[in-house]
Amino acid sequence: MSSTGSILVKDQKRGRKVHPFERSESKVVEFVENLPNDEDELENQRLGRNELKRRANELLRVRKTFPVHQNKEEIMKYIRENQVAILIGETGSGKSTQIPQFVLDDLYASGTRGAIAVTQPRRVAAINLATRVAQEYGCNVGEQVGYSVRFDNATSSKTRLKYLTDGMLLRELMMHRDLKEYSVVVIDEAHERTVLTDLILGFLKSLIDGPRPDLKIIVMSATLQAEKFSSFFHNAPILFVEGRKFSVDQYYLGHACEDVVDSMVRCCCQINQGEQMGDILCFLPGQEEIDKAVAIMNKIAPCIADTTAVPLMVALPLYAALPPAQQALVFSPVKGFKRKIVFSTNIAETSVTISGVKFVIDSGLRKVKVWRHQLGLATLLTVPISRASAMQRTGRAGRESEGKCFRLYREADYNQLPQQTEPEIARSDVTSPVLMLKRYDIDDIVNWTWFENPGKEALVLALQQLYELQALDDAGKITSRGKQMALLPLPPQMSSVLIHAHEIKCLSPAIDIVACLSVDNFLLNPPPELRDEVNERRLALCSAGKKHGDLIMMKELFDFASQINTPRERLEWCKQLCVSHRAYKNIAKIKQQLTNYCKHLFKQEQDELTLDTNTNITRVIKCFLSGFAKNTAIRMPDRSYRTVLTGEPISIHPSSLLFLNTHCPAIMYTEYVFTAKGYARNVTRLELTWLQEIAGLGAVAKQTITSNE
Ligand SMILES: Nc1ncnc2c1ncn2[C@@H]1O[C@H](COP(=O)(O)OP(=O)(O)OP(=O)(O)O)[C@@H](O)[C@H]1O
Repeated sequence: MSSTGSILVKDQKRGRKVHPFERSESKVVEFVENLPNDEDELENQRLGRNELKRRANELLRVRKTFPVHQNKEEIMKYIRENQVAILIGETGSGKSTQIPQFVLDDLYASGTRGAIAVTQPRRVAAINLATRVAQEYGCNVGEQVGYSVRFDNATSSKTRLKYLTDGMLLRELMMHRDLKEYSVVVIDEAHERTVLTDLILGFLKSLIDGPRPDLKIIVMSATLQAEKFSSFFHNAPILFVEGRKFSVDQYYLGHACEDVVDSMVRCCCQINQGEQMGDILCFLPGQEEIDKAVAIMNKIAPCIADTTAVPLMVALPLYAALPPAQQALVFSPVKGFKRKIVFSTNIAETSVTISGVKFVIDSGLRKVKVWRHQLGLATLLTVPISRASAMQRTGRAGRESEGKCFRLYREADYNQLPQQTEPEIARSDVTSPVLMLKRYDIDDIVNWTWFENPGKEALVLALQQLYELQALDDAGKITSRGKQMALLPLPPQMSSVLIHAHEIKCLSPAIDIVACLSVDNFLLNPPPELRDEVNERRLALCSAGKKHGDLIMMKELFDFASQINTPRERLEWCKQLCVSHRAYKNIAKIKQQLTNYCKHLFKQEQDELTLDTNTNITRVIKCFLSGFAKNTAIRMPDRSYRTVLTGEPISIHPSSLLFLNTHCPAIMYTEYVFTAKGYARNVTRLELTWLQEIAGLGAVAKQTITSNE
């Protein structure tokens, strides 16, 4: 083990340095022995409890060596003495796993009521951290330590330390506005500056300045924005925890990289043949590159492996659109003479520890969604990462031992990278955040306590969109419809679809389609040689989808899959149609959750409308049109499509069932992607008259529609 940099705790504001001190062994053991005593639980799970404790004691030996652990008393003194503490620590210092446990320990010791919320920007991190911390704490996930992410909740009445995505904390804020359940809120990875993290910061400030002067806030961040956080929270003190346990050597390319997937795979092979055992974590920009890399790796790995000298490489993908069960696979060790290669987007960049990873390969790229306010469309772009991101990625190696990071760019390129990633709010659609503020009865949106104001233009367009969705009234106040929208765990457009569906009694099929759209990969892209065959099979099966488009086809496929009795037959059926079986199961779960939300919201059982007549199908499509009126385009005499709002050219994406259909007078799409040109995805055929019925469309758009009739 080597130590890179001294382990010091420094109070920058007061210019004081505090040397670390050792914790005594007995105290540390006492901490674990001090588990809250729940008699019933102990009775029910006595054996399990012993095993949990044994494992926790084992992990304690490792934990004791983390920089933050060695400075526990000093850190806790800061936290006790200040209502808001800004904690800056290097990657791997133990912030995310240890500090919440220290605080929990403190709550028990002082008899303070209330729970601790620890927010994470991503669900993978929230689940991974809760699982690890539960092990360290000596309980099962969902007992004292749990997590809550969209569509998955592992908490109980016993839970006092809850890892949750920032989206979930915001939902809790919408329902229990003072966050009374919590006595401490920890904002982890605040430097990531997601829209939702920024929003939470704003809400927390208004809470401590208003109804919750007792609420404690800890802002944790890995990099340098300490001053900004501090000044936002009335010059809160900053605490620096320096030092990490293991060093990570960095290597650069001597030349610019031409094909990032190819270079990544080559680099994996070199490590596999030349370096000691240890898994590899590779950062690629997006799903497309990852799927490609996994496919190549699966082909070549068995050819390179040699039972005595070269381990077999086992490639695993990790990106947000994967179903949770498949994401979880990357955290399981591979057995035998094998090396795990995880190809990931930046979802593994912060907070996540993949046990066994010794090497990181970084493409230096990421995908970002850039929202074009005027068009109301998002464009997905591949851009270079920031230096802060590069450090985070590097930090994923060297968590359990020394590591190496191979950067697929030149050192000169690294020096050109921006210091920090720009805050997401500067380039995002803020419709959802504005709805939350309105739900919170905030009238003056522009002058709210924004951590970073998204700008007047973005705010006005969001207000306009909400008005068109009837979430706001003429005075800009939230309507009862808007309140319902804010309670559904969906973007406002999707919520609007479900509310409309409830009103015109076609909630059941609408929920199914919304659930299908909530997972990204229900329909897999067939390999080129099978594309025509698979498309024909899908068209033959989905007679309504053939006519009406992708949303209706998804519903048909989902229904077919649901009618198959045995999982084995269903799996085979999914293969034939290039449908993801895992996604299917995920959809079924989301459907159940949405059904429960709707039951609660509308206080009635749902209808069982089936899509067996054209009238019923039209009804469902019109529901979607109520949410996606802006995402429509009409066919021009030359058969191209132009968006109704701005007249921009747009094409039907080749993955759509309507790609070859030239008879659609108009289309609606739920997704827009821009590669060489603008593409509509998840496309539905519309009649022009349906567009004219929409109240929200402006006069210009209506004129365009009329002149095309
Ligand atoms: N799931 C896990 N499996 C194995 N070890 C883990 C796991 N989670 C955490 N650890 C260990 O705990 C250490 C500290 O992790 P923690 O997430 O608390 O660090 P951190 O300071 O928050 O770093 P970062 O900000 O980079 O996530 C890791 O370096 C690793 O040694």
